[in-house]
Amino acid sequence: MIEVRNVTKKFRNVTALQGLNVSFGENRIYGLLGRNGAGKSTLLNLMTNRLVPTEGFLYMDGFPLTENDKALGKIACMGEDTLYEPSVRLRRIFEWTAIFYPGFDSAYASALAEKFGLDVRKKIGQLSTGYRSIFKLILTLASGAEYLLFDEPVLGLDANHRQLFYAELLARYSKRPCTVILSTHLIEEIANLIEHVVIIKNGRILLDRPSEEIQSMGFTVSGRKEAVEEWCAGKNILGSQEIGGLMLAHILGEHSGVPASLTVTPLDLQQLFIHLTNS
Ligand SMILES: Nc1ncnc2c1ncn2[C@@H]1O[C@H](COP(=O)(O)OP(=O)(O)OP(=O)(O)O)[C@@H](O)[C@H]1O
Repeated sequence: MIEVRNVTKKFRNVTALQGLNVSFGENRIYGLLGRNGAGKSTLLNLMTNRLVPTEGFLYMDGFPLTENDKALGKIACMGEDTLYEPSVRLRRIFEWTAIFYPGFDSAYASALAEKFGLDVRKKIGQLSTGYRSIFKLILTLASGAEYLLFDEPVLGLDANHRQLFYAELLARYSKRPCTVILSTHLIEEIANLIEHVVIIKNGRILLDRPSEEIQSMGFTVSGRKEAVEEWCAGKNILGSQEIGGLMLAHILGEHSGVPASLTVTPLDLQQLFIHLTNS
């Protein structure tokens, strides 16, 4: 388990994280969500020792994470920045990664590269934005690490490659359970994948709950516009959408007494996120 205890991170006059307390348990898929500048990358960089906290501590299994090579070897993080010289060939980076992560699975990395159509003979500087992301997510997936951290994993990926990534991530997770932290703005795409949701707002934890609890925080009703409007009057409505004569309304609270003419579906995570972070 990775524990973040009372962590504050300041950059000169910017406080990126403020007194943060959050834990990431074993063998779960987390969604780390927040608006631009909320502090997600800062948190991931603290967990990988790329940054040091201004105040507070981070622990893995009860031991401090700072300068703890054994613990850091259990975490692989796909960050936003590329750490390599543009002239280095991808297959060479696979070899280097295998030195830092003894569990790195070269055969699996090659198989993933083939599935994504990535030519490992290429130099990193020759890759498009999307293939740069693909390369970094392959390194993370194949690292053999126990904690896989993804910061904007699908940046620049087309819809086909995004779908392939989610499928490969689930395959990796079910074959060899690990802790996955997915930080992304594409909430709808990961909503069915994540088991636990952590939302950061202005450097503080706003929500930290299992996905099934979030679903029970509310619900969505849909049906004829007039019928939805009539039934929703006076209820705590997060938001609504209209298509032709039909309406969809996202509501906080328990669903009881919904007429048979309306359809009830689980609460939409993205709608909840927009509502909670919209001020
Ligand atoms: N190296 C740095 N120097 C100064 N300020 C920084 C630095 N890194 C982050 N910040 C600031 O800290 C805050 C949190 O940034 P962070 O990158 O963690 O947000 P984020 O949630 O990952 O955002 P995004 O979704 O836009 O990537 C922002 O105000 C950002 O400008």
